Amino acid sequence: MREFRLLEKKMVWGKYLFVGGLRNCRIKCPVKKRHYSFIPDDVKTIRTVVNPDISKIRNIGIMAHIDAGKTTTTERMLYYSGYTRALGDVDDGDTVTDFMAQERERGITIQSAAVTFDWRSHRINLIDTPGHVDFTLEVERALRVLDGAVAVFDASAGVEAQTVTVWRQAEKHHIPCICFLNKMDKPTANLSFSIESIRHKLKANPVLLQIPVSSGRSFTGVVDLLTNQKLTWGSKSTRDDGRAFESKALDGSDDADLLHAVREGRTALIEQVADLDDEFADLLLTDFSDNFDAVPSIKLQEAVRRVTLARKGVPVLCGSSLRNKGVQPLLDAITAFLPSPQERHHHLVRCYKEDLCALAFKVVHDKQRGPLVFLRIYSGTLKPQSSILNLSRNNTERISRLMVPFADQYVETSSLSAGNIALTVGLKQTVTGDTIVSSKASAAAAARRAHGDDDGGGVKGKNADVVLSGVEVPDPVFFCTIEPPTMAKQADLENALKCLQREDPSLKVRADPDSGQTILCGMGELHIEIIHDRIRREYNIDTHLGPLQVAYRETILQHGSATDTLDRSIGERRHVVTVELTVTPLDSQSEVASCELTLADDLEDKLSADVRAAVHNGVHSSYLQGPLLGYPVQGVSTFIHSVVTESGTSSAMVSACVSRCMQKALRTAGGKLLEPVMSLEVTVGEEDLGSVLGDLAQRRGTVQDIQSRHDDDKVLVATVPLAEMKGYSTVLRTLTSGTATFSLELDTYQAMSPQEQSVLLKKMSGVL
Ligand SMILES: Nc1nc2c(ncn2[C@@H]2O[C@H](COP(=O)(O)OP(=O)(O)OP(=O)(O)O)[C@@H](O)[C@H]2O)c(=O)[nH]1
Repeated sequence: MREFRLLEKKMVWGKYLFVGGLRNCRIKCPVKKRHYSFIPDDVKTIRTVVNPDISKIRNIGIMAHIDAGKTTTTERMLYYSGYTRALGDVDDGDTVTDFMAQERERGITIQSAAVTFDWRSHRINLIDTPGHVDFTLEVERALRVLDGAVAVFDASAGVEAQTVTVWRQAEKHHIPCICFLNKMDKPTANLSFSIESIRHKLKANPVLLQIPVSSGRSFTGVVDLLTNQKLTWGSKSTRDDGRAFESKALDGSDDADLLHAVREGRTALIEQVADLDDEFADLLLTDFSDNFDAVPSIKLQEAVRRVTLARKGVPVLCGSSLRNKGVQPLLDAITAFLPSPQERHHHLVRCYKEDLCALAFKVVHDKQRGPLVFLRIYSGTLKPQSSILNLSRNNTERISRLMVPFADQYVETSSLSAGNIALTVGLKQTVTGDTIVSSKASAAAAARRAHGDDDGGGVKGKNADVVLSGVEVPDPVFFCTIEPPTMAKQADLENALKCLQREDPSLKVRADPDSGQTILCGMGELHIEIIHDRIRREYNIDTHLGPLQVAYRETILQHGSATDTLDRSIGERRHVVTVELTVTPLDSQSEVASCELTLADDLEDKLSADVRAAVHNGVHSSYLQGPLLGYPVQGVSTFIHSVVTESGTSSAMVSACVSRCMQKALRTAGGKLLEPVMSLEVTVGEEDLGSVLGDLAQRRGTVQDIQSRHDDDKVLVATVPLAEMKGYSTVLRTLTSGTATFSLELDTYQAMSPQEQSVLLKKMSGVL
């Protein structure tokens, strides 16, 4: 075994300050309830990190609706695999993966945390992702580099709104999933309701692998339908850590109802898997036609694995993480059914063969070490003290240190190979979504292979063909001004925002062209609140935020044409350019979210590349600021009829003239404001439904559906303009005494009525 040294002599783990290395260290400032006097030798966190065989690696994500129990489940996994000594609790604010101060205070996950641990000779790289919709990009970034996922559900609620969103994201990346029905200890937990909601709301094919033993408070374990083993956890007490459990074959002494449910469940499982997997169906018909039930469990397990990998079905397991029941079988299922990196087919990655190819999927700014970049290694090997080529930016950088992430602790290593998640120090230019390779030569070789020319001949391919696709960043919906306490702090604030932006691509910062103020744009109220708080705590700047404003969009009502000439002398040089163009509204639904640009046929040949680029620049800069209120423009197609320049005219002047002409044309075409409309889902008790509906009516909400849940709660589905939703969480809490929950997600941008638009325009111009 290789020796790995700790990165720092003095480490901060959450709010604990370890002095003198992690072995035999003293805690100087303990907070909350976990009272360690030392980190014991048997805790594996810091022991050894070795490169496991790629077939034994599982890169998985844990995803779900807020509060389903992802963090609690992750904590149990770390504990049972021996990587932590005490069970963390989100309600006590001492979990490993929620290590940011704000996460611990609020009991929610904000950033995805990567942890690495071993389970039964497998290496599991696990990412705990946030459930709140404001942090959806964190989920997207994580899913981009994962091979499999565990979707955690509250078994009393079934599929909730945000689960649908993250499930869609996982589908987009073709990620095989396992479902874990958590909270089986709740009196309202309901297995069949949850299974049905997976089938209907996620349009997935649930493959139930376990039958719970009792329900609600008397839930004690599960029967594994693959093996007919009954797994029970001894005590109902929360103090029982669940490490030990009993596993025994079902026999006649077991409860008759349970035996019946298991018999039916196993037969249904065998039939379902045979329907989904031809190989298994052939085996049944040839060797077990007399008695399907005699099929060996290993054959059934292999078939379930094939079904999972082909994404024809999703294994469903159940348990109660908080009561320490059912987590070990979930870990077994992760290793048994989810794919190793080799089983995921990345065509592009095959072109790199043994050469390094990795994707940067997350950047964390560390005050001492600078940017820490998380990489998923797809091929080749990464070593510290080595140069790499950032293919997306075409620049060379140096990795000084290489580490394995364990939440906010990092263990240094001398190499990491394909399939692993690595953390690097030293990459200063790399941002989320960049492709990292070893050299220009290896990129060229991969490009040749991508084009089917593997004979070492000339480079036919372009780098673009061998760059991994990055992460799509959604447009922010809220913005506000941010001001430092004094002008002397402006530079510090700019630096803080630059660092935070590198970490979080969904945070946008811009300067207001009129007032010069700094504008912060984010995905929701909570997102902006967290950023504000981080600037205060991590950068020591007490900023002032202006009122939260909604990010509207602009479009046009009809087509409009304009011609413009710019004639300007700068020094000795005269710049003359004349532009003629037309803007037209796009009407096809699929196109309205974007803008288009077309040049007249003859212009494509007539104009130089520089002038063409300047025209594009001018048009796109006008799309960024519409003529009505300066919001981005969408749903517009621009046609450039002519661009005539005199010799000596600079590209900047061409851009300026195009931009001015665009503004004229957009004004002629008549502007229309579009407002973000959110889809809202509120889960509320029947007694409070009336007041929630009444409040929604005042917010211009449109109720689309009211569904009844098995536990008598109602799920209200509505659309409502974002502008009406500021402070909604507080109002809902008051209306329902804190019992209702809601989720809000951008649905579409909708045209405002002429009356609403005129009120908004007056408000913005200070008339109202
Ligand atoms: N009854 C019950 N409660 C649970 C169970 N698992 C988690 N909880 C509780 O549910 C709440 C949310 O748990 P978390 O683990 O933070 O859920 P999460 O999905 O990570 O939440 P976010 O990160 O905020 O999305 C906490 O109060 C937990 O104690 C369970 O098995 N049974």
